[in-house]
Amino acid sequence: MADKMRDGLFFAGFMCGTSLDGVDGALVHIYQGKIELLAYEHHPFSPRLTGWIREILSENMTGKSTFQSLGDLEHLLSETETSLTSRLCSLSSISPSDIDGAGTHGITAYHRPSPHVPSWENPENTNIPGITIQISNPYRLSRKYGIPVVYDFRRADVSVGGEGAPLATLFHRAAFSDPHENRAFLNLGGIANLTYLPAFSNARQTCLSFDTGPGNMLLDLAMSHITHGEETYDKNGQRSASGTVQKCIQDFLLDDPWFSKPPPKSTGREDWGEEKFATLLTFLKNYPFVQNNDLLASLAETSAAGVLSGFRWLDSKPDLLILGGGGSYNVDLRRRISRITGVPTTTTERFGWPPQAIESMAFAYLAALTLSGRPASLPSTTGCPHAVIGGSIVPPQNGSLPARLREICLAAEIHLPFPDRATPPESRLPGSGPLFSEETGRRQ
Ligand SMILES: Nc1ncnc2c1ncn2[C@@H]1O[C@H](COP(=O)(O)OP(=O)(O)OP(=O)(O)O)[C@@H](O)[C@H]1O
Ligand SMILES: CC(=O)N[C@H]1[C@@H]2OC[C@@H](O2)[C@@H](O)[C@@H]1O[C@H](C)C(=O)O
Repeated sequence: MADKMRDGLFFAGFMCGTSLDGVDGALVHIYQGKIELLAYEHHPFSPRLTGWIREILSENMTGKSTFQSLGDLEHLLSETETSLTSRLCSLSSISPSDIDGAGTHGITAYHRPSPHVPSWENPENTNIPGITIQISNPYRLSRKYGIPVVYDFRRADVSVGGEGAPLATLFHRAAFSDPHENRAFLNLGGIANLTYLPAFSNARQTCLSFDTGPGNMLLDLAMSHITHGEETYDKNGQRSASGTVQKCIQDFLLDDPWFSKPPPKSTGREDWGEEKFATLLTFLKNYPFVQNNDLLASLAETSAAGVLSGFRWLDSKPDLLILGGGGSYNVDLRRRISRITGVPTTTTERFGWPPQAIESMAFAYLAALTLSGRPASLPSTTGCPHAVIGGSIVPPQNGSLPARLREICLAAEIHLPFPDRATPPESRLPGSGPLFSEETGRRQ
């Protein structure tokens, strides 16, 4: 391997998102502020497995006992991540011993970040902080490859009153910001989330991020329902493209107070999953003329309307909307978003990265941030009161822990300089302008 390459860091990242369609794994090289994707692999789940996971997560929400299933799921994820790591290494011709660390997000089993009355008997009716629970087992990965693994990324943020999501914001900023153009990044996963990326020259604007509402989640549930579980998504949006948007569905869904709530905000399966879909189906009994493809068209239009409603919180309308996540392949959804927002769209393929690789790349990057003692969330991203370092660290059991970790942290300090470090790489930042504040996300 070239010495220059070894100067950087090699990190693996894994994500199993709210679509529950499989595990995404990425191996990245971080060098002088630049992120390079060395290998990406998607390990798909069969429709049957996705169905089983959906079932145990919704049983979990209704309080049925599922500890064993959650444990089994944790095992499945760790096995998948371990074999993905070896696959990523062979795809990129990197030796596993060269990997510096990994980040694993796991599966969000429950996400209710707002304070609430606890389940136990509580005569004073006092609120306790919000909850976010990700299922993952970082130990196998750490033991097998002798690397530090970062996991449980969201809990630290929620513990201090943040939303715990979105977290990928700083990665979006590092990867997609431009010196001159105001951009926004839109992740179209099960849930959609938006990151505003002001041009570096717009000193007063904030790198804001929040969830905009459903992305593919309702669409996927509708497809499973329509096809009796045979198909889990509307491939390329072919079916929704031939449907007619029904006002009754739009009114029913867009009436949700979610859409007028200002950021910070995050959402999930709890709000846009099985329960919401069942309520919609009951409501549609009054509208027997609604065809299956009309339902899909209306759900795609709702996701696009959610994005538009998020635009009102941005400092200015972006010049370009960069799409990531599996929904980027949904041509109909993409067309609806461009039309409703009036902003041209592109996908991360323009940057050479598959749209579904972005979140796994982000968790590789966030692991490097955590190991270098740097925050991943800011008041402008999750509403946390101050910048928060997220993630728990599983140290490798190879006896060389302190020295190796220190080495990684030092390297990360040197090689993650943009755009909020003191010496931005010239290729990314023009001149030596003011820097972003890690406390607020604003330029200072
Ligand atoms: N060719 C395609 N056409 C239409 N939709 C697609 C296509 N490929 C993937 N998708 C959609 O993308 C989804 C998966 O996207 P992705 O992996 O980005 O979501 P996720 O990471 O699970 O969710 P989240 O970002 O909310 O955590 C699928 O469930 C499907 O709805
Ligand atoms: C609680 C949770 O898992 N949220 C996910 C989900 O999937 C998309 C959206 O909702 C986003 O807020 C978040 O994931 C991305 C990776 C994030 O934190 O940036």
